[in-house]
Amino acid sequence: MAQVMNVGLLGFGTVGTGVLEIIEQHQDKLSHQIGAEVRVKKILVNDLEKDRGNLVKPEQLTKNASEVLEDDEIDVIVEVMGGIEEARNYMKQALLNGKHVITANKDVMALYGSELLQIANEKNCDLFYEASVAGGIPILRTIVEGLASDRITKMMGIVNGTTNYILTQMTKEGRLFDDVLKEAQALGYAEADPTADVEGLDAARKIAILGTLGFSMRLDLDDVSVKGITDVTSQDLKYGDQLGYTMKLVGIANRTGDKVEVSVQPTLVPHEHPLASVDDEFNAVYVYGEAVGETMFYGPGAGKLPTATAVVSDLVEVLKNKRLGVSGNSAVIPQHEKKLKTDEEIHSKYFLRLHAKDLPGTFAALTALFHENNVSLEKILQVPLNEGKLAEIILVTHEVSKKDYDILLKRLEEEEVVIEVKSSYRTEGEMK
Ligand SMILES: NC(=O)C1=CN([C@@H]2O[C@H](COP(=O)(O)OP(=O)(O)OC[C@H]3O[C@@H](n4cnc5c(N)ncnc54)[C@H](OP(=O)(O)O)[C@@H]3O)[C@@H](O)[C@H]2O)C=CC1
Ligand SMILES: N[C@@H](CC=O)C(=O)O
Ligand code: NA
Repeated sequence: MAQVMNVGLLGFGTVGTGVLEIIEQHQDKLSHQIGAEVRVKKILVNDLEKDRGNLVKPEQLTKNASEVLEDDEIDVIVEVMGGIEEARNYMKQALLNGKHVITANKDVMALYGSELLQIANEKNCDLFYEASVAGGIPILRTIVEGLASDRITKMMGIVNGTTNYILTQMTKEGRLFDDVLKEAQALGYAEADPTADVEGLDAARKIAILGTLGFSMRLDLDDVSVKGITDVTSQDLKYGDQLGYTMKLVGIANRTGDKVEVSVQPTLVPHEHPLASVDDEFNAVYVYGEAVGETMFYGPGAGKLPTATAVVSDLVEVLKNKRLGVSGNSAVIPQHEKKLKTDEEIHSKYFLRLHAKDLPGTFAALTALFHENNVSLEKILQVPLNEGKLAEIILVTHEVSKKDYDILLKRLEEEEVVIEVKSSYRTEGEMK
């Protein structure tokens, strides 16, 4: 009789149902690779009354986590329920019970990844989390294994499907933020509370994970400077486009010498940069390695089956390791001590949109201010507004330190000819 590998699922929503579907539909390939039949034995859910069609038998479902975590026949726990404390505790309990764990939960991995990975190693268990960053793109394995021989110096990622969907639909179809967000929720891309998506926190968690693995340096969520897309307006998208840029929520992790910067912000990317054409729920991670040069990994970053593919591929890895007797080595001990760049060491170009009085001398006052603050200009656009009473000025700076730029912004707000600084975005990815 064929050997059976029992899996316990924590959660049976968008990703959980996808995991079951892939296990069932690809059973033939899975059992060939693993040498055993894979069976989902128990599933933890919130609501036993929910209509789940005929996907599962009622006896597979439970509201009692111990029925999954304490079942001796279950070898692997797949955590796809989301949330932080409860999910973290269940994963911890599973590992302490000697079970391998797979998770799609970047919230937990960004905050408590090192704690859980350490327990996993101590208990000779695997803990894999490929689905937690960029959904279906196998990016974590690529960084840790595929680029193991290289020194990565820069990663730029569109790592949140919901915000990329919103920005794409606003830019290309002129749709409204709130309408597109609702659609992204209905399509299963958004988090249970989409604030984490639109405020950039979800992307920040992912860039912290990417930075930690890519630079072999333990980076925490607090190290990431974060800004989401809630203030992005259609005017910014339009003027950005006129000046040759596409707006994307970009996670940036870059390293100069032994110092790093990790941040997430709406960023204007040149139209010709490969990240500019990553649309809708698709994600992409641009990785620059000193030896390999430029690489980019592209694919669906959210949604049921793409995310579940990453989860089930982790499952194959767990079961292969188990068969080979090499489980429990998934924690990579960071090689480098954390050193973050100061604002003086972070350099970028910026897009700036402001309203100013349309008077003689306005431009002279503005250019003098830029000059005093060591900021030179690359592109300028001026549009008359209110029948010529005020001027909308849109400009792109040359590269400047974050420190000088922030001082300039403050001084612009105090400058008499300036009515209001409307928006300011980093621009990144100039093609050399
Ligand atoms: N959706 C996506 O595209 C992606 C999601 N992820 C991550 O995957 C995880 C799951 O996401 P997703 O499938 O979209 O979430 P859903 O909200 O669709 O599903 C959550 C599931 O977990 C169950 N659940 C939630 N809380 C509890 C609890 N406290 N006790 C018991 N059961 C609980 C729910 O039960 P019930 O069915 O009874 O309500 C539901 O089945 C999250 O960490 C998310 O960040 C990662 C990559 C992409
Ligand atoms: N809410 C997330 C889901 C995947 O991580 C996203 O939109 O990318
Ligand atoms: Na992934």
